[in-house]
Amino acid sequence: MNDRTSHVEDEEALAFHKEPVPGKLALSPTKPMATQRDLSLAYSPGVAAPVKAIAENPDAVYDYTSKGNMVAVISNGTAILGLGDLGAMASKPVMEGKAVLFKRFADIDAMDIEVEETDADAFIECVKRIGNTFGGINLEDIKAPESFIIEQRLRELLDVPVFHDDQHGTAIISVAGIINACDITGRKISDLKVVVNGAGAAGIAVLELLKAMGVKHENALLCDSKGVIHTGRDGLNQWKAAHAADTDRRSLAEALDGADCFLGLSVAGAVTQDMVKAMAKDPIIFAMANPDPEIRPEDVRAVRDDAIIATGRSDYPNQVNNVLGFPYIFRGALDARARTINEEMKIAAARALAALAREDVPDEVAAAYHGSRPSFGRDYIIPSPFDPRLIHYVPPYVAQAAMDTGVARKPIADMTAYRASLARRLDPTAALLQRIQGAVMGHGRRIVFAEGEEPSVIRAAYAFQNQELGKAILVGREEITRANMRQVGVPEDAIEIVNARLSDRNAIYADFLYERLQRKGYLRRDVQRLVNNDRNVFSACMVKLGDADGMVTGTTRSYAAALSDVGLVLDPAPGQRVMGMSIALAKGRTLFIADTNIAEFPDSEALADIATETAAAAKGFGFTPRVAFLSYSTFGNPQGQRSDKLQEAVRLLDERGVNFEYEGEMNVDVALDPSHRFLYPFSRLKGPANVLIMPAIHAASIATKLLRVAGGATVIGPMLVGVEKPVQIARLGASVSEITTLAALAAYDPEKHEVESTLAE
Ligand SMILES: NC(=O)C1=CN([C@@H]2O[C@H](COP(=O)(O)OP(=O)(O)OC[C@H]3O[C@@H](n4cnc5c(N)ncnc54)[C@H](OP(=O)(O)O)[C@@H]3O)[C@@H](O)[C@H]2O)C=CC1
Ligand SMILES: CC(=O)C(=O)O
Ligand SMILES: [Mg+2]
Repeated sequence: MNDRTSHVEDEEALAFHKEPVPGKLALSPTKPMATQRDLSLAYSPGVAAPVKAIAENPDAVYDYTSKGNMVAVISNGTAILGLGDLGAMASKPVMEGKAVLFKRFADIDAMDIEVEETDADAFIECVKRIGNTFGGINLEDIKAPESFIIEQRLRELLDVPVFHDDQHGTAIISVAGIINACDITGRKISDLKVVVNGAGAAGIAVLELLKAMGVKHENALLCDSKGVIHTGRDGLNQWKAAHAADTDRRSLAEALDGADCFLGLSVAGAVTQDMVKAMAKDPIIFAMANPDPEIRPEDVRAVRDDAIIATGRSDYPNQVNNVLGFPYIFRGALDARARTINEEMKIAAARALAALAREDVPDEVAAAYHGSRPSFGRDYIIPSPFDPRLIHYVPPYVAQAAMDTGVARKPIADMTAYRASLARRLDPTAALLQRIQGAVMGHGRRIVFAEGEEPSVIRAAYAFQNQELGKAILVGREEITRANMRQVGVPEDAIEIVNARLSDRNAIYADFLYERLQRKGYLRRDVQRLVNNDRNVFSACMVKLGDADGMVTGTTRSYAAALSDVGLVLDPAPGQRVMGMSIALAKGRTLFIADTNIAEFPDSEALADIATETAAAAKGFGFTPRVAFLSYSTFGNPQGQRSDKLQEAVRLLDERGVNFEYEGEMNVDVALDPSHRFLYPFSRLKGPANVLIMPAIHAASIATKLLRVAGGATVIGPMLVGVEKPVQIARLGASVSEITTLAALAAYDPEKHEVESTLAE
């Protein structure tokens, strides 16, 4: 990585943390707080009732407060990643980060607490007094040996699980990876010759768990900043001394000579290529220091093509990082209301992670692997953090181990139901976006950003390219575009810029467009002006004539204007209708809604087409479509002319013999709420609808906006469907992430994706 790239990455990371609001975390209420009555219930006088109930029975706190799903992420900043002791406040971004990961991956509410105290006793005293208010305590980035003392004492003092993530989270993931790496290289853990570099919180915990799994003391060497920890060394603390080896090896280089396995939990650059060369055949090298590893995978690869390599980073295969552990370990512990997180629970988590890596991977995982579908082997020894199965796979093992070892205060009665409830906790927005990204990554689709001079578009194009979603092309005047790139911190040569006027394709596009529009009132000079000056027209020509695979526009012009520009160049796809589809994600549901922006009052023929195209799109996103034609009436009640066209649309689909479930007309609650189904036993929908066909554009627009503004849904789109080439039109003033998502959608090919998913099944 050169300096300039890392500078830009810093800029991007700072902007990410700063905008649109500072930080990564906010709290949101789970009860309505709208009326006087709400206030009376939530606060005084109503709140007195749960107060008294908890005073009488302390366990009732789990019934009446958020304690049971709330974890505190607590640090004093003395070992922030591998950056060292930078103080409590500097650790806040990492602690906020851990807290959002708890939410994102395990739906646990977490709060960061930075304690300005480096003295172990004083720190313990502080956490002791606040600890029981949370369902669990995740200690983070506290340096050894204080971290050992702090965790041990707090485990004794508090009534909730206390878990130092850098110790046990890291140990669990490392051991899961080692189990699989041994399997692949045909080794037994009991014979493994291990070197652990870094004798701090992470290093010592990893070595202890490895020994608990069967690594022999005489086969393990632990090193710190002074080299090998051996029995002749003075001044060792008790935790290091417990692992002192009877050996004459002194340096890390000597320790690694002939070793099978290296686990780095120290600092960047601690390992050299010469050290790696001296390791045994098929060396296992986990360089886990963050943010930069002990040695980079490419440097290992240059000297050892037989190595299995893992790092703590997400931009290389085999990410051995505790993010794979803490969300799921706490999920299982909280759900079983475990008093503690014991060795059995940790080993259960490690075994579950190791087992999951051996199963076929779903689409979301392909995203982390640049679009290619990994399978168990040297570059896939551990599940990707984006594997959506982690949430329902790992916690049941942890909870079961808590129950088996008698530390569960609330045993889980029905594990099958528990597993199903865990699956519903996954954030559907993240899962869907992950799936889309997984499908487009690594295919190198060329997406033209028509408004290439706009700073937000430049940043979106850069993010699109950096995430390897495809190749971005900016349309704009070079000088202005470059100046704006400098202004937003994007390297000037990072993205291709095309100036419509100066492009060597200009004349070809003008010829093509003249041919197309000459009988529609356009003179040659009109067409030339359009190609020179209208970036939507120019970009659409690029797509039409194969110089790009898709386009994004819309941030500076109205939707209708952008659509009409594009319509000068591109036609509807053969046999298709151009329409708008929005995807709303809320409360565990994904809803495809159409037509959200083209047909004002679709007739029954149009409604049947819209249903068919939306069902196909839903399939392309990996869903089994269940289509409901929505109305104010349900199956003719109340009667009215406006429902006729919907009934006719259903009849047309009967006639066409389509291969998806559809039904209507019906109210939206009948479509979505299964409790209404007993009234309509004849309905052909086998479950709640997920494709909602609206009777008219105003209903569609009102419904999606209501969902977004009042219902808290994430709404993606409206996406343009049915154009012969992929075009996406953003809303005026769209954010960088919205534009990036639309660019990914322009690069996404649902039909191809559908085939790929089918093949993978
Ligand atoms: N991938 C993952 O999931 C995780 C990675 N880590 C990484 O592990 C590292 C250590 O974290 P943590 O244990 O919490 O920190 P600690 O402060 O508790 O321990 C750091 C250890 O690193 C040792 N060390 C420093 N420099 C060197 C060196 N050149 N060679 C050998 N050892 C050295 C220190 O030695 P001494 O005792 O002599 O001072 C100390 O033992 C960090 O880089 C962190 O990012 C941590 C947790 C999870
Ligand atoms: C990942 C982590 O917790 C660390 O590097 O400290
Ligand atoms: Mg950490």
